[in-house]
Amino acid sequence: MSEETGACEVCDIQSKRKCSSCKLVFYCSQEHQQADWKEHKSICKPFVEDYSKDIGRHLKATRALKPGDVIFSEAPLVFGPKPHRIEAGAFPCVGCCRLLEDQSCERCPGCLWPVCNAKCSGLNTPDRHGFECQILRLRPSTELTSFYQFYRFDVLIVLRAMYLQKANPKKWDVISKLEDHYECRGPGTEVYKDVEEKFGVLEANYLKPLRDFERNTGRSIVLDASPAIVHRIYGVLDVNATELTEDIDATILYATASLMEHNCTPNVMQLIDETERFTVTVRAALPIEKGDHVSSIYTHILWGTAARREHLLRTKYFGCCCKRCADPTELGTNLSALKCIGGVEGDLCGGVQLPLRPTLMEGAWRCDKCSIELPEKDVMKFVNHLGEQVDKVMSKVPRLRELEDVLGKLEHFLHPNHYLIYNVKHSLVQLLGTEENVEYSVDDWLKKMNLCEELIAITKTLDPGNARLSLYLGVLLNELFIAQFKILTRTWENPTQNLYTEQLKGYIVNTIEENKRVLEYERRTVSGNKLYEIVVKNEQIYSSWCELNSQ
Ligand SMILES: C[S@@+](CC[C@H](N)C(=O)[O-])C[C@H]1O[C@@H](n2cnc3c(N)ncnc32)[C@H](O)[C@@H]1O
Repeated sequence: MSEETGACEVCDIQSKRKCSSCKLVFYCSQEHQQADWKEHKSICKPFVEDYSKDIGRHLKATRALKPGDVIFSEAPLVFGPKPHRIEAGAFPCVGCCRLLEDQSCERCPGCLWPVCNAKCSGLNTPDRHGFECQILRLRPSTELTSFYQFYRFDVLIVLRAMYLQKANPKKWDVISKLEDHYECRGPGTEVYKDVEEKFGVLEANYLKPLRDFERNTGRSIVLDASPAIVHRIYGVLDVNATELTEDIDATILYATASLMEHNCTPNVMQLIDETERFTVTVRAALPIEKGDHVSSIYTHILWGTAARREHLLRTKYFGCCCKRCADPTELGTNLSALKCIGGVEGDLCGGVQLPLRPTLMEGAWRCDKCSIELPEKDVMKFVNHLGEQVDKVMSKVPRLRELEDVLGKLEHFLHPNHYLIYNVKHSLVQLLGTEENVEYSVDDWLKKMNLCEELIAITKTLDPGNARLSLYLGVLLNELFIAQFKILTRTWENPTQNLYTEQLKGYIVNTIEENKRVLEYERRTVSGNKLYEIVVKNEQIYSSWCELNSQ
C-alpha cells in the first residue's frame, strides 16, 4: 500500500488505499470502492500492461477509446542531454537542454559547464543538473584541449540515471525492468565499443574521483557505477527513450510510454509539454477497441518500408511486421515504388517496381506490368544514391529552382508518390508563389493547389489519426488555403472564370476549419502554435475580404 493518503471518494475519510488501476483516487474500504465504480470507471486507467513472447511487455486497452481521449499522462523518469556524442555545432545547456551556439556562453556557477544563463531553473533541480554538478566539480583539472572533447554532454544522462539508485529507488526499479537488448549490443558490436569509450570518459573524469571522494568522506553517493550498469543504462535509453530535437536537444525516458509497442500506423499521439516539466500526455489518435494494443511509432513515418525496417532493426533490434510493412504498396500509397525501366523497343512498360516480400528484406522487386525482377540490394543502393542527392540539396535552405531540378531527376526513376519525391515536394509547395517579381497566373495557383491535394492525400493515408504528421499536414493545408484564396481573388470578378466562386468559398472554409482541428493538440508546441496563429490570421484575412466583396 502507498504511503500517500487522500480523502475517500465516497465519505471523505483519509485513507491510504488507492484504486489499484489508475492510482489516482482513494477509498477507505472495498465497499466504498465498489459503490463508486459506476462513476469512476469512465475516468479510471483505460489500459493494462500485458506480455507476449513476440513483443515483450505492452499496453492493452481495457475499454473502447475515441480519438482525443487521454490514455495516460506522466512525468519523465530521466531527462537530460542526448546520449550521442556532439563533435561540432550547437550543444545543450546542462540546465534545460536548450540548444546553444556560442561557446563563450554563461557557465554554471558550480561546475563551470555551459548554460543558457546562470539562473537556469534546471541547474539546482537534483534530477537535472543539481546532482551531477557535484560530480562534475570533482573532475581533476585538465587542460581544455577542444570544447567538444572537454564537455562530453553524452555522458551526463548516465549520471542522472545513476542518481536514482539512491534518490528514488522506485524509479530506479522501473528503469531496471526496461528492455536493453544487451544480447544485440554485447562485445564485438560497434555500439559496445562506443559505450566502452563513454565509460572510459566517465571513469577517468568522474567515477574515479567520485570513489575517492566517497572514501575520503565516508559517504556513499552512487550504489553501482560498474561498466555493466553503464552498458545497461545506455541500452535502456537507446531502446526506450524519446528524443526532442527542435530547439531543445534532450532525451527523455518515461515509465509507461516506454511500454507502448511500435506500429508504423500508430494509434496514439504523444504531446510533451515543455512548460510542465516535460510531462507527456498520450491520447488516442484513432478509435481504439477494447483489447487493442496501444501503439506509437519508433521511426520516421515518412520513410519507405525498407528504410523504416532497417532503422528499427539497427536501433530497436526487431523486425516490424505491421500491416503497412507487409503491404508492398504501403497502404496503396506506393511510397517506395520505382518506375519500371523495362519495356519493348525503347517504350517503357509503364509499370511500377515493388518489393515482392517487403518484410524479408532480401527478396526481389518485381514490376506489376512486365514482371521484370530486380535484386533488393541493387534497388536499395540506387535509392540510397538518390537519397544522398536529395539530402545534399535539402541540407542548405534550397531555392525553388534547385528543388525543381532535383525533382525532375527523381521523377525519371521513382513513382510520383515516392518518399524522396514527397520530401522534395513538401518543401517545393511552400516556395511556389513566393518568388519576388514573378507574376503568377491562375494556372500557377491551380498547380500549387493540386500539389497540396496530392501530398495531403498521402499524408492522411499514412497517418490517418494525425499521430505524427499534424504539423506536416498543417503546413500543407495552409499552403492549400493560400492557393485557393489566390484563385478566388483572381477569378471572382471575371464572369468567365467565376463560375465556381461559391464552391471555392466552401472549400476555403473547410480548409481553415480542418487545419484548426489538425493543429488542436499541436498548438501546445512552439512551432504548432506559430502555425495555428498563421491559420487564425488567414481566417481573418479571408473574412475581411468576404465582407468587402459581398454583393
Ligand atoms: C520501447 S520497448 C517496449 C517495451 C518492451 N516490449 C519491454 O518488454 O520492455 C521496445 C522493444 O519492444 C519490442 N517491440 C516493440 N514493438 C514491437 C513490434 N511491433 N514487434 C516486435 N517487437 C516489438 C522490441 O523488443 C523493442 O526493442
